[in-house]
Amino acid sequence: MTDVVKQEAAAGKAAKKNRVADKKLLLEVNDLKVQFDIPSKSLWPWAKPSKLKAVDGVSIKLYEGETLGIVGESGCGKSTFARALIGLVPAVAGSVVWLGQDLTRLPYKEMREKRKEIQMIFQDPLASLNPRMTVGDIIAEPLRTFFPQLSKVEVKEQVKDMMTKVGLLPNVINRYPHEFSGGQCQRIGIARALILKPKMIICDEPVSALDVSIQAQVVNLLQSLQKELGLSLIFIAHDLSIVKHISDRVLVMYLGNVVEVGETKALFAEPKHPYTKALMSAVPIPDPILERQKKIEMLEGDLPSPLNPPSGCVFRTRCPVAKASCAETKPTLTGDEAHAVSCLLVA
Ligand SMILES: Nc1ncnc2c1ncn2[C@@H]1O[C@H](COP(=O)(O)OP(=O)(O)OP(=O)(O)O)[C@@H](O)[C@H]1O
Repeated sequence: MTDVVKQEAAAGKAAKKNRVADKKLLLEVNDLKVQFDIPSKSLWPWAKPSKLKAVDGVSIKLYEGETLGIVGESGCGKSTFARALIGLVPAVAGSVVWLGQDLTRLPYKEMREKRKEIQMIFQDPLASLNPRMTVGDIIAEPLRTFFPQLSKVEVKEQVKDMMTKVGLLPNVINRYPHEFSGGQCQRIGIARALILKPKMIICDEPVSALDVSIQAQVVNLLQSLQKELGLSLIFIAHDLSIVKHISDRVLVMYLGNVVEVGETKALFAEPKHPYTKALMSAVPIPDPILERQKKIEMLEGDLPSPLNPPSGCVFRTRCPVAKASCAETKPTLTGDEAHAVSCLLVA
């Protein structure tokens, strides 16, 4: 490498470091663990329940205005992790530090206050809305709960403003959710999530239940609202192309563990973990010739049970390059904020 190239690389690294240092850290999750008690099948009444390790030591950082995508196959713990962040399921270990305060240790009342700053959008838009309430009431409910001092007129004004922001006509305020399409219902869900002016939105597969054309509209809406309101997003999805489009950084989960995390460009250009490589190889390429030439790395077998995860590296039972040593030592995430991987065989 010539001196000029070396200097440019060093300058690039320094600029990246500064960019990270400039940003305000909103959320820092350290070694978060969530377990569910699964009743024993034994007839012995005192048999202890088994522990299902849904999230097994996940750590992330999220900065102001940033979008973190979370991917991984069904059952790897994405939704449980998201729910644990806002206390919808209790964590058995670890911390969720939101603007310097550990949410897992906050009393209920204080946690409830913090919930104003972190909102969630759910997968099934129609099922997540109360069918007996009008659109206006659904969007206004969080406002009435947290700001009971607001007058009816003030609430209605804010609701109408928010409806316009998310692309709903304010004159449908008295209609019911069943009168809307899936995409419109998701807009109602987004309006409800935004009405309290949160700093972060957790989107748990917000577009999976929608038609492809509507998916694009909802993703674009989320992106423009993010820019306008300076929101941070945690975006959970199965569709890697959507995650690639919307995320600044991507975290890959497997059986409750983080296997790789990194800036979207780096992770998609050069996935390091064998599981990420297999996931990426399944993304369709919008070019029929390249798509035909592409080699899909098939993973053998099913996701092991989180009731009895493999020893050492949890991916070793399906890993095409696993060695005997992978059964003995559990890998930890190594690398920096730009790209880190959890694999004993990746330097
Ligand atoms: N309330 C619960 N009680 C018992 N087990 C649960 C509960 N919720 C989730 N699990 C289990 O925890 C594991 C992780 O589930 P989770 O729903 O978080 O996965 P996911 O990655 O979000 O899946 P999907 O993409 O299908 O939504 C699964 O094995 C699931 O069966």
